[in-house]
Amino acid sequence: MSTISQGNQNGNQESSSSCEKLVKEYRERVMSNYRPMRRELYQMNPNRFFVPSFLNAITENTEEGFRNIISEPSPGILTFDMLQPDFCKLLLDEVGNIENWLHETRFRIMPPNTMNAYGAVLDDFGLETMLAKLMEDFILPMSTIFFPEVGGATLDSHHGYIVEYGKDRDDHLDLHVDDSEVTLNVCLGEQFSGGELFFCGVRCDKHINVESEPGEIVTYSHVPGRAVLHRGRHRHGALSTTSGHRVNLLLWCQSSIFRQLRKYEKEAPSWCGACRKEKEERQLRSSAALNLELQKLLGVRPTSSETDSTSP
Ligand SMILES: O=C(O)CCC(=O)C(=O)O
Ligand SMILES: [Fe+2]
Repeated sequence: MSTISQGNQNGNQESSSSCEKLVKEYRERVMSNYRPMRRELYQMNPNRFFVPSFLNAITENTEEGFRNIISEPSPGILTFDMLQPDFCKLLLDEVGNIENWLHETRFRIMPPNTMNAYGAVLDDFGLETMLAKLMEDFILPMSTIFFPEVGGATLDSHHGYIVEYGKDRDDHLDLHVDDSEVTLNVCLGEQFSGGELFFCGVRCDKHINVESEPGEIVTYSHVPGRAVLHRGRHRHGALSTTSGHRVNLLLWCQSSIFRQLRKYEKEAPSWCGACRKEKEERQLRSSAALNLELQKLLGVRPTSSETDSTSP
């Protein structure tokens, strides 16, 4: 496996206050020049944005209710129908409008992250408030239930953007982890083939390059309106979009409390597949050693397999 990197939002790398000021100025410049096309998008409107099955599960707000609408092709990869076709169309129109504006004014914008060249940061275009509501009212209830061990119950900031793949756009996305605790990835359309997401297991910083176990490798084919929710540390990438044009909405959801606590945490994280495997192996070795010790005390001759299992 080649070296895996973390995707970051541009201008957010341990940002100094002068860098923060520049980012703020940049956003103000975009927003004072850009004229939104689909103003309906800029205010949260649940009945217009989301499909009824998703809204019902949010209202019920129980694990069972969410499980009724979710498929989980591999542990921690949750997929479910989320966006109305009408909402996808509105957002695609707005993306088209952003592109036309960029073309006409030759305004240069920051790419969506350090990995994708095509797309746009929606927060920079005035959608920050709507996306904050999306996270607080519609992602937080699910991540509180499914991802509490990675700060899923304390999400308090986000990075919301669009990515675009196809001819004259990005082709694929290399294996990476996100700068998020929990990531929402929803396909908006349009017509395309390829572009499947692939996942290779959850890893902490120390184990980011540790090989996948066979059961950890899974692919998922995007369907317009359908969401994928996963931990940011779940290693993943996107295969080549072989024809057509694929546009996805991404929301990297972050928890400042979780990030602070991680700095002082001594214990190996339970959510890292490699940490879990190391712990299981340690437990196996110590129980085999104890077994051997007891057998010696009782004068029982150990079998060769029992003596082998204690060797490192
Ligand atoms: O292209 C995709 O669907 C994946 C995008 C992604 O993983 C990301 O932006 O972090
Ligand atoms: Fe990603």
